[in-house]
Amino acid sequence: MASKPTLFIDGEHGTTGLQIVERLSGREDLALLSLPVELRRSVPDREALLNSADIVILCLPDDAAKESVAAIHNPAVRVIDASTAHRVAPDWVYGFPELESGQRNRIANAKRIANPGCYATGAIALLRPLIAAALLPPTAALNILGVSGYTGGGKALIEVHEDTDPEPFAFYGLGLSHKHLPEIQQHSGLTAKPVFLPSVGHFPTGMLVAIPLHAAQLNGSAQQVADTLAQWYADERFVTVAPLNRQDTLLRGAFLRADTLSGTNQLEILPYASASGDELVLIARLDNLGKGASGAAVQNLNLLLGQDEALGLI
Ligand SMILES: NC(=O)C1=CN([C@@H]2O[C@H](COP(=O)(O)OP(=O)(O)OC[C@H]3O[C@@H](n4cnc5c(N)ncnc54)[C@H](OP(=O)(O)O)[C@@H]3O)[C@@H](O)[C@H]2O)C=CC1
Ligand SMILES: CC(=O)N[C@@H](CCC(=O)OP(=O)(O)O)C(=O)O
Repeated sequence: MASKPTLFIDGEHGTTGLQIVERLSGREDLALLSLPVELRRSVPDREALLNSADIVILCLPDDAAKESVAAIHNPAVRVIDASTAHRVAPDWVYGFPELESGQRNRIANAKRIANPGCYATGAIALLRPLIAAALLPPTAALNILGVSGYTGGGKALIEVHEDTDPEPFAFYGLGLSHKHLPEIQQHSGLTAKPVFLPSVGHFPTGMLVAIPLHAAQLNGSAQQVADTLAQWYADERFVTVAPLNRQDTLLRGAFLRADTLSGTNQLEILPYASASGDELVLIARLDNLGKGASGAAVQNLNLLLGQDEALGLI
């Protein structure tokens, strides 16, 4: 019997790493190579596993992810990097299978895959189809709003929210240079840098990414926007598109919760427009740790393994 493919998760004891391990529990088609928590920063132990595993998933801060990639000298090793380090690098494949036709195949055949950022996943899912269909010009000057559960800030922010005295809700990123902007621009096709305002709330997981638009910015109606998005994702199992102005998902007739997809790998697109159609808001809802991180990493892992992309994903 052929031996099982081996996987090493560098950073397996962090927020994203632990969630990937959890998603893989019960899987019998691959063998997990693991280091005890006290050796999580041991360079020689990690280097040995980085070069002996068939597939490596990096769940590390950017600098550490770059160091791990540099430490891999076995050319057979395939890497999925969950950090921001390689998301616009020309020799890495962007790990968003729903990006466009052909992307899934590029991921399946790649040696280096950059897992998308959580906010970027929502923003690109909204923008790419509209720019591809010429409904939205690539030169559009856009504003993007995001709200994330606090796990998006990793162990450090989790500690603030679970052990100290957190703020109930806060904007951040007021330097307006969030680390997801380069990948949002590159992979959606925008030539102009958007203004992106992220925020974090006192809830563990969940995310909304919202793009308000004036109809004057578009080469088409709100209904055409909704139809284009629905058509683009019609065959996708992890991305769903609601009809224009869906009401039954709004709590008490008004409130769109951020955390309804927690624990899943789903991304939901919800387009809304005013009665006149002059103003729109396009919203993506996802789990920042699901489709925004560990779910996407497992989806990409399954593509590398030639397995059903949905294996082990909720
Ligand atoms: N949380 C999220 O929603 C998302 C996170 N990501 C990305 O995934 C990556 C991991 O993030 P996250 O899981 O949230 O972070 P965490 O801080 O929760 O975990 C990071 C892990 O990496 C370990 N680590 C840190 N530095 C080193 C090093 N130099 N060598 C070895 N191990 C190290 C940490 O160990 P120690 O405990 O010693 O610090 C910890 O176990 C980041 O690049 C992040 O940006 C991507 C998408 C979403
Ligand atoms: C709430 C919070 O702090 N979120 C993180 C983004 C989480 C994420 O997606 O990080 P990666 O870019 O590594 O994928 C932030 O804004 O920096």
